[in-house]
Amino acid sequence: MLFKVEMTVNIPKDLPTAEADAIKLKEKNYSQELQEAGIWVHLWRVVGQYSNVSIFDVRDNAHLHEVLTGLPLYPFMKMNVVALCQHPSSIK
Ligand SMILES: O=C(O)CC1=CCC(=O)O1
Repeated sequence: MLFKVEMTVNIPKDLPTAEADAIKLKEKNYSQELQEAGIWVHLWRVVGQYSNVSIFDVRDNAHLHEVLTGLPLYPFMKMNVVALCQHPSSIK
């Protein structure tokens, strides 16, 4: 199942920089493992914002929930999730 997820990150200003950097590194490693596994299919930066638009290919809603709540930056994110299906005019 495919989902579009927009994630907006808001790290509190009083979080020490070293702590924030450590969480961002964990986030990078976590996302790259999921990309290598073919679960995190697209990851795009939204220009001018600390946001991304991502496409996930997961088994079901529960799997997406597990993936998203496992994000190290999850406590600092707002998310918007949209379920996708095949467009009738798509040639793929
Ligand atoms: O920077 C972001 O948009 C949050 C994020 C998702 C995967 C990653 O490495 O950072």
